[in-house]
Amino acid sequence: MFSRLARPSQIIFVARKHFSTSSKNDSKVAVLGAAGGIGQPLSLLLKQSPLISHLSLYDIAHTPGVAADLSHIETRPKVTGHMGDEQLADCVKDADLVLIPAGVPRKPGMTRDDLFNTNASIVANLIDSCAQNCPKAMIGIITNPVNSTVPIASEVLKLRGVYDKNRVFGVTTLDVVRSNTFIAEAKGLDVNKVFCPVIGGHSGITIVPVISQCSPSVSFPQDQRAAISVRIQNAGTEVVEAKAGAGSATLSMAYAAAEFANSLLEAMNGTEGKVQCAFVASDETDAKYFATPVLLGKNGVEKNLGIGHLLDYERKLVTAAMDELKSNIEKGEEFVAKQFKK
Ligand SMILES: NC(=O)c1ccc[n+]([C@@H]2O[C@H](COP(=O)([O-])OP(=O)(O)OC[C@H]3O[C@@H](n4cnc5c(N)ncnc54)[C@H](O)[C@@H]3O)[C@@H](O)[C@H]2O)c1
Ligand SMILES: O=C(O)C[C@H](O)C(=O)O
Repeated sequence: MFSRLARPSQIIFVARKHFSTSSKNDSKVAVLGAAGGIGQPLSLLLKQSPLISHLSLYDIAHTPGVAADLSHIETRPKVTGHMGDEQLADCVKDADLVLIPAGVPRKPGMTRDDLFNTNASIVANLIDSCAQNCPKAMIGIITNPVNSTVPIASEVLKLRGVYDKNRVFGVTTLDVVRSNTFIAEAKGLDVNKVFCPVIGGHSGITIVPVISQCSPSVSFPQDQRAAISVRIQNAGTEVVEAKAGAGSATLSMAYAAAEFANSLLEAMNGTEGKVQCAFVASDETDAKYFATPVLLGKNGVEKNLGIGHLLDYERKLVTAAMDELKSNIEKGEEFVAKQFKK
């Protein structure tokens, strides 16, 4: 079914002089963790968006400098910097979209789940402020472990009585970006025309590339299909090892998050047909959250496009993912139930 989908739109880099400042697109976008390895290049990409009127940057350190630097760029969004707990509420106040790359990244030898103890409370506290100050915002969570931080965010929003399952997204776009790149390289295709859905979760074996639904259609002998699927599953680790202790993917992640944000902002502004894979609340499997392609609209997820037809090999990958995925989700839910201050 997804093989007929067009690839989600590319980020369009638009110079100030090339778009109208009277545009009715008027979104406030907040980036939480904006001074980090992902936060800075993501904020730079967002600063080039004509859909954003206010880019609001928060971190526990260095945001004034990042904001001052970006604010000199001759593009539409006004940039404000906010630093420290007492400035968080102002940062997210009435935001339309909040993107969260705050928290620690992996070092070689670590799993994403090893980040849970540090990142769980960071995400819970940031979301608590969103619940109070921008309860209707779309929320895109980048912080790992995504399989747990999305349930954490959802449980905090539920506790505060403002949960809308269509507005909370785990950003898994990087898995699709990597799939598109690796498949295009393997087949000698124009990467701009390749779209390969990735479903499941965002860690190791929970990442399930669906090469059989790639557009354009591609075929691989089974050993090559397996090799490319495993490379996509381990691509984050490939970067962590190459960076040798200096963090995980930042530049490709910033690109992916900007791609996701741009699609969502366009959909929120009425553009039809925007599709992104994202880790969302789902009835597709017996896991409460599951990444699939979703059709985006003014209110977030307009329609979950589902898993679609899978090859036996892909079905086995889904089966292999389920235990870890469900246990990651439960761990996030239990964290909020037991440890988050009500
Ligand atoms: N979803 C994905 O596909 C994906 C891809 C890459 C990285 N990540 C994850 O994104 C996260 C950030 O990665 P990074 O490379 O940017 O890390 P980083 O260490 O370079 O930056 C993180 C930033 O978060 C800030 N921060 C820490 N605690 C905070 C708090 N309480 N409030 C606000 N900001 C806070 C830090 O000051 C820092 O500036 C990691 O958890 C990483 O695993 C996810
Ligand atoms: O691998 C990581 O730890 C970061 C991120 O989840 C990625 O896929 O690059």
